[in-house]
Amino acid sequence: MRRVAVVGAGMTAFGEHFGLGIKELLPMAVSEMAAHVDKGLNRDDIQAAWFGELTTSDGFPTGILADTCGLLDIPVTRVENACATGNDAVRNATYAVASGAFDVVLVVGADKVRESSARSTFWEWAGLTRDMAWDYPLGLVAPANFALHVARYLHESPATKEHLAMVAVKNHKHALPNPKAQLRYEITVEQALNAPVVVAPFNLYDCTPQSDGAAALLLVSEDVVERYTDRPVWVRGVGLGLDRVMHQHKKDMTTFPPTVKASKAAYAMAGIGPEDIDVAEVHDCFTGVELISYEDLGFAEKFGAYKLIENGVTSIGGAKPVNPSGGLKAKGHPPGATGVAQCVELFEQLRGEAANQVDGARTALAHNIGGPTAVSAVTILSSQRG
Ligand SMILES: CC(=O)SCCNC(=O)CCNC(=O)[C@H](O)C(C)(C)COP(=O)(O)OP(=O)(O)OC[C@H]1O[C@@H](n2cnc3c(N)ncnc32)[C@H](O)[C@@H]1OP(=O)(O)O
Repeated sequence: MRRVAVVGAGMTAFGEHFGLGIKELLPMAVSEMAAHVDKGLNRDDIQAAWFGELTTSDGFPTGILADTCGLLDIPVTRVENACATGNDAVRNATYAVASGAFDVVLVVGADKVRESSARSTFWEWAGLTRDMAWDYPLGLVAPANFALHVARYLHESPATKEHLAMVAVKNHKHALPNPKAQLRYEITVEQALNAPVVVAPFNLYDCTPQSDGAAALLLVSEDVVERYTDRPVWVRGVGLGLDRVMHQHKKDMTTFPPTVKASKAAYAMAGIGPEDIDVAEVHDCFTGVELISYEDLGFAEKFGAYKLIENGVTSIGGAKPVNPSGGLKAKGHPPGATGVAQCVELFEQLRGEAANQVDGARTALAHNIGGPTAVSAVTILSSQRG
């Protein structure tokens, strides 16, 4: 397979874009990406596109992307894989370039959660991302679903609700310098612990907000990379993992097997291990999910995640910073765009251009989980060609 590089990356701000639908957000993200291609991008060079989109009700997604971004003469594929959609779109596009089928492709992710135009966005979203026969009718909306896992995790591990609050404090702090982040203010552990309960053990600051936004990446083959930049970021590994959907069939609530499977596949493809990751964007839809994911990604031993957050290991300045963008918690979470935006952040980190720069970052990992816990996608990026 050929090597694949990211040569351009851009995104809209995440947050509430009242009055703007994906018809407006998509071209904004694609133009922002094109502006970051060092040697310029002729739009006619783009040979195919993958579009990650999950919740929007603005109409036929691939047609809207083709229409609004002038991509009418190329194949455009919609990717929908619950909240793992963004990194799964990156994975599919990577294979298409690595295989030799295309040299220059676009990956776009977008979602419009805050304002629904046509039908019930939330109902559509629920129908696409969970078991609708048992779990959802019994009340397992996303926060309740992850709360079952994290409650069990807190019961079995030394981690406490204070450690959940520390994750929220860290990610809010990280978002401060990020102009694209939705919630740019600091909070304290006390504020997090005393905030209104959403569903035990989650309070308000344990939850990602609902967000609108779009993000875009340009992927090219090693054969043409020099046309676009002299400082590419290489896609070194991609992986996808699945698990059972229904909760009564999950054997162990304190781990997410899809993340273990997806990260193993991505590490194997990259020929590296978790110890080689300098910076990561981890799917912190709820604070405890970030902690469990430290273990599933191999950053911490089983039930040892609390030590990383307690000792500042995953803060900027620590040995393995996680979510320097602010994460889903404070940067925001438009599901289809989230994984693509994680790669936008890591592209900037690996080129030394991030708003909240991790010094000397060379290799990075992006992680999504969804469905609600039945699918994960992982992407490994590096400034080193490998
Ligand atoms: C696999 C996965 O990724 S699953 C994850 C899928 N995503 C989700 O489930 C989203 C979870 N979050 C939510 O549903 C909502 O943010 C909730 C339930 C936590 C809060 O919703 P609401 O109480 O309706 O908040 P609402 O939108 O009315 O906003 C009220 C205020 O709270 C703030 N707010 C809302 N959510 C959050 C949050 N998560 N953290 C901090 N502040 C928040 C808003 O900015 C607003 O502030 P303002 O009054 O200063 O403008």
